[in-house]
Amino acid sequence: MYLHGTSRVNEKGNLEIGGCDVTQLAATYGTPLYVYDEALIRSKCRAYIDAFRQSGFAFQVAYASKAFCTMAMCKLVEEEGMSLDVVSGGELYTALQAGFPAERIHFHGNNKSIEEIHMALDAKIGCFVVDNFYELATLDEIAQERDEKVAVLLRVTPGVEAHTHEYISTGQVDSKFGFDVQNGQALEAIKYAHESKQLHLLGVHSHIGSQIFEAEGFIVAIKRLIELLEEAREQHGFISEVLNVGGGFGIRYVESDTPLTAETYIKAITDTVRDEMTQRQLPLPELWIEPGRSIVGDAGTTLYRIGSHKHIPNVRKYVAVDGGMTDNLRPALYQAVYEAAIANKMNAPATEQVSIAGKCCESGDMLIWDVMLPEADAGDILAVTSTGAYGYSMSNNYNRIARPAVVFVKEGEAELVVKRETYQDVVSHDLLPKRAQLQR
Ligand SMILES: Cc1ncc(COP(=O)(O)O)c(C=O)c1O
Ligand SMILES: N[C@@H](CCCC[NH3+])C(=O)O
Repeated sequence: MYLHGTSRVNEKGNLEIGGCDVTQLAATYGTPLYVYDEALIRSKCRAYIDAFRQSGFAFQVAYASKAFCTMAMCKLVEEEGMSLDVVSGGELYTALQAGFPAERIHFHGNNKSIEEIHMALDAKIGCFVVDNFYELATLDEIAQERDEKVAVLLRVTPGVEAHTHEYISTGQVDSKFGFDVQNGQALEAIKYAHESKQLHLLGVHSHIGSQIFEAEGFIVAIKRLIELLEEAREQHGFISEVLNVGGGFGIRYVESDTPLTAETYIKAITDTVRDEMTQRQLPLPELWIEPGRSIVGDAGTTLYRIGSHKHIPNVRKYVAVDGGMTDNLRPALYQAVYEAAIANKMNAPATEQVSIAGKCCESGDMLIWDVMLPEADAGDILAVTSTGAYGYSMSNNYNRIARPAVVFVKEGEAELVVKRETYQDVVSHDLLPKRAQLQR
């Protein structure tokens, strides 16, 4: 198993993260438990910021809060001097409750409600990333009603899709997000926003995918965005102040993954923007990015307690843990792969191949297929690494399983940042029918 950040094996042969023995964390806070290596999160934030500083560009690094959105995380992002991308009233509310500076919040989403738009305007957020013509007209109208000028970016789809080890440059883009560049809708939206008295069009945004291991997709997308900006200047006199190239930078889930460094991505992005803008005699914009997974993904480890097992001779051995698709939906949703170790037997040789099952009533509730581990006993603590992104944030109460707690660990100290849900929390929104209440 790859050990990230401050993770190490201590003298007792136990896994330690942030100077904390994880078997102690499991005993104190219970399992399943999300453990975040705070120093690693901060170093990821700083790597992007340092890379931009070296480039000479004005910039904003906006953490995509969808990857892991809690008040403690918003606070950390604020302390690191970053901006924040939210996609819903709930994420916005979390950020505001954490005291995150509203002017550094960017509001995304393909179907923002009228209530969410008012909520964001009341809070005086930095900008909206407008996704479609309906939203453009709605925002224009609401801004007029409120007699306000609203800063916007336009999300455009440049016809580039990238995932892990490949990128595809697609002719026609079939996506629910954004204004299409190739069919002219992006230019039409620029004209609308630029000419609107109520909107202040800052620039354009694109996001080409997630868990990307190559810079090439970003380079192709940026070239297309800049061609669009050249047309926008020629046809509508629009000059972009901001270029937002989204998130999607890949991380290591398993030992064989080979993500690029933040420096490599940012250098490719800044070099391309500089070259393309200069060639076209366009002024250099402020550059924004929106990393989510690459800020928190490999800083998160989930601890489970091992319970039952089932051995089917000549087929496989299932080892079950006290969580599963309720705390990590990614294997079931995307066939995502993870590594694991028995945290209290880190020095024991891995002698058996097992598959890790969750506890939900669902055959697809498998966390890992075919992993080599030391012999597992009931009560052992299983640590699954790189679960920091889209784990807690996509957790759910299937089978009325309560969501786990979250702790941040640093320099031997652990801090509870999300309490474990109780069964009472799980039923807290249920209402018994009136007749049942009368019978009580
Ligand atoms: C618009 C936008 N920005 C940023 C992100 C964050 O992506 P990632 O977590 O892959 O960095 C996403 C999610 O893919 C997104 O849709
Ligand atoms: N939730 C996805 C990524 C979605 C990115 C959001 N645009 C994942 O776990 O990989």
